[in-house]
Amino acid sequence: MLDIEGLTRHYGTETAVDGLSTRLARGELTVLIGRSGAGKTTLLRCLNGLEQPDTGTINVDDAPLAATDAALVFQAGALVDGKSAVENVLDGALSREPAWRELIGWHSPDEKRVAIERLHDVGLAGYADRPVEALSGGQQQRVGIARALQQQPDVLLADEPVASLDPETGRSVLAVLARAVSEHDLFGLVSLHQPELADTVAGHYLGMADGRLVLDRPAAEVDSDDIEGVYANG
Ligand SMILES: Nc1ncnc2c1ncn2[C@@H]1O[C@H](COP(=O)(O)OP(=O)(O)OP(=O)(O)O)[C@@H](O)[C@H]1O
Repeated sequence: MLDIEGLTRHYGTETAVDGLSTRLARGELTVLIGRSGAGKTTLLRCLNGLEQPDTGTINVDDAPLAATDAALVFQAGALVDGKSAVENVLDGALSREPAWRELIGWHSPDEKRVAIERLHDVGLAGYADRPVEALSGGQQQRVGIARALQQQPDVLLADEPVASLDPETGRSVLAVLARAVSEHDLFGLVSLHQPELADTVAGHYLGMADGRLVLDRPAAEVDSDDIEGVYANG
């Protein structure tokens, strides 16, 4: 299990995350919802080490989570234009390769093979050499997921990854995320402003209001009133 215990993060007098405790299960996608400013992004950034919590612990199977074990998929892909899909995926391995290799654009054959596999995982087999700016928004998000998987994370995080996509494309990208979490047996946490797009792939829901958890339940036990209740809070 991934255990978050008493997590608190302040910004000046603002308490973005306020004593939050929960557990995530491996292999299932947890959907994080809440109004703007509820603290979702701060929680995700604490999980991948971009923010240090003021207090609290994050443990995987009783050992502290290392920042390098968590990979984040960003809202709008955050890909490097001018590079191909596979080159962007290979960027996910940078932390494991010497900097000189990136400088001269050399990657080990093993890393390349894995990168092609990751593109296959996200339904982009055959797109490896395509420049990312020539891909659709949904395809770019899939490359972002493949790049995160290339980091070989234990925790896959995504911060509003479908915010800029139409609903049908958004659903398909969330399905790719859920499948990756299940197939690689990862902890998966995705923040969303349109929770209905995840109703067929969510395993668990967390709802935040004013930095606190107001919903923490398996998806099978969550109905639309529960979801609306989260947005009524705060
Ligand atoms: N770098 C920062 N400096 C100061 N305050 C911040 C910073 N980041 C977040 N906050 C504040 O912390 C609170 C939680 O913000 P956060 O971005 O985590 O919310 P959110 O639920 O992700 O919102 P949204 O859905 O709009 O992305 C907000 O009140 C926000 O203004």
